[in-house]
Amino acid sequence: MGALAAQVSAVIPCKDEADRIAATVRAVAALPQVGRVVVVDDGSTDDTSRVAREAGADVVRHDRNRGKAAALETGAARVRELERADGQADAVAPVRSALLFVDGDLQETAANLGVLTQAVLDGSADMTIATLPAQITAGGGRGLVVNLARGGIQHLTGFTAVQPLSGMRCVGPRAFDAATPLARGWGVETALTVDVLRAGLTVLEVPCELQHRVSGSDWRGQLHRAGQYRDVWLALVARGWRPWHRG
Ligand SMILES: O=c1ccn([C@@H]2O[C@H](COP(=O)(O)OP(=O)(O)O[C@H]3O[C@H](CO)[C@@H](O)[C@H](O)[C@H]3O)[C@@H](O)[C@H]2O)c(=O)[nH]1
Ligand SMILES: O=C(O)[C@H](O)COP(=O)(O)O
Repeated sequence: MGALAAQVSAVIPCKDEADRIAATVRAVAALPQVGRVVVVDDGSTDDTSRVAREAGADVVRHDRNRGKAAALETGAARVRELERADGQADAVAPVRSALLFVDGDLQETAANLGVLTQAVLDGSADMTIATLPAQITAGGGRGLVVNLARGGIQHLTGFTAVQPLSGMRCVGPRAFDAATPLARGWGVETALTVDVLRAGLTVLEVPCELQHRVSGSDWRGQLHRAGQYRDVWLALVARGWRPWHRG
C-alpha cells in the first residue's frame, strides 16, 4: 500500500445491495487515496456479502439487521483491527486513517468521492460531507426529515447544513472520536454533524457528482421516511434539542 493510499479507509454499510455493491466497491477501490474498502453487510437477505467480496472488499456481516449506524461502527472497528494487524507486522505504531463513509447504492458515481478527502487530509476540515446534485430519478419526499435535521443542527450548533442527511462523509480520527458512540439508525448523520461541531472541530460541505437510489412516494418510501424522522428526532433530543420549549 502506498503512503497516499494508507490515509483513507472506506466503510460501506449495506442492506440488500447485491445489484449495486460491486460497481460501488470497484469505484471506491480505484480512488488513489483509498487503501482499504470494508463492506458491512447489515443482515442482507440477498447476495450482498458474496458480491462485495468478489468485487474485492473486506466483508463483515451482521447476522441480523442492526441499522446503518451499527454498520458504520462495525466497519470502523474492522478498519482499526486491520490497521493494528498491519502495525504489528511492520513493528510500527498503527496509523489511524480517515474514514470515508459511502452508501452502497452509488455505483460508478462513487468514483467522484475523491473530492471529500482533500480537506480532511490537508487538515483544513475534520469532517467533509458530500452535497449531491439534482438526482436523475425524482424522489417522493416533502422535505420533512431534511427540515427537521437542518433545523435541529442549526439550533444546537448554529451551522446551516445544505444536505444534513447526506451519508457520504470523510471523517478524520478526531471527528470520529468526538461522535462515538454513534447515534443509532438514521440519526447517525445528524448526530455526527452536531457532535463534531460541538467538539470545536470543522465541518465542510463539498459538492460531489453522485447519483443514488432515491426513495419514492409509495408506502415503502413513506415508511422509510417515518423511520428516518424518528431516528433524527431521537438523536436531536438526546443532544439537548427541546422543540416543545420553543416559543
Ligand atoms: O438497515 C439498514 C438500511 C440501510 N443500510 C445502508 O445504508 C445506506 C443508505 O441507505 P439508503 O436506503 O440508501 O438511504 P437513503 O434513503 O438514501 O437516505 C439518505 O438519508 C440517510 C439518513 O437518514 C443517509 O444515511 C443516506 O446517506 C441518505 O442517502 C445504503 O448503503 C444501505 O444499504 C444499512 O446498512 N442498514
Ligand atoms: O427522500 C428523501 O430526501 C429522504 O428520505 C428524506 O425525506 P423528506 O423529503 O421527508 O425530508
